[in-house]
Amino acid sequence: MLKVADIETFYGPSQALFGVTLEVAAGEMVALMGRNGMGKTTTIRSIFGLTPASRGTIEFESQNIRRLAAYRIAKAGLGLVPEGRRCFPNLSVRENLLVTARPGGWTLEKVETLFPRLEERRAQMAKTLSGGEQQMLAIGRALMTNPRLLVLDEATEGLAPVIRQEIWRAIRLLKEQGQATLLVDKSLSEILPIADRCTILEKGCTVWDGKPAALDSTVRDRYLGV
Ligand SMILES: Nc1ncnc2c1ncn2[C@@H]1O[C@H](COP(=O)(O)OP(=O)(O)OP(=O)(O)O)[C@@H](O)[C@H]1O
Repeated sequence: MLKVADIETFYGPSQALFGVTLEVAAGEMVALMGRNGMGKTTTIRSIFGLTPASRGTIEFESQNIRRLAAYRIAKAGLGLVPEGRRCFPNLSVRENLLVTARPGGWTLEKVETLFPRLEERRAQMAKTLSGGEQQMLAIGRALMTNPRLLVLDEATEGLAPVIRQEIWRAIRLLKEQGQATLLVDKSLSEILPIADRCTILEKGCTVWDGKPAALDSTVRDRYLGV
């Protein structure tokens, strides 16, 4: 479904990615891992055309999307939940969900069933939600676009444990429903049991790719330890 091969990305003169390769097949949940600053967010920004890659290929469902504008990439069927959960602060929860809606299996009712808190707070302005509720809203909004591939960047970062559990429960449900997902998260204990595959980045390069079961302590210590 998504094939990223050998991409290189720069912020002005400074190179952040030196050869990132990763794939997500239909129905797969792939974890993009690596220590802080290794290039996970930049990889996601490159896929979505927000910080375009200068070299390499990015194909989505056999279409070359590397040079497409960000809005066309979103239209092609990719949904992003960015780091820092951006919602429209002065729109209600329901308006936030409806404004991105595109036809498909995910409807307002289904999203509100996935996150009952969003239904309870549907008339509330997004800016008055707690951080965790805003994160649920960000995920709900991405689902409302009915993406064939959903990308979550640190969806549980900095949230209270009870909210993190709610979000992981939703992510597990997405997995059961066969939603193709690319996931960045530091919580190995949550991510490893559900990921089909892991891709590890080190200094802007893909250095390891395989099934979670193959991720032994040597690989963990080398690439994921602090
Ligand atoms: N806007 C920017 N301008 C210049 N350099 C940047 C910018 N954003 C990120 N970088 C650099 O690119 C490299 C990769 O950063 P990136 O944010 O992609 O890493 P990450 O793996 O997502 O880290 P984290 O887990 O901390 O979010 C880092 O060296 C970082 O300093």
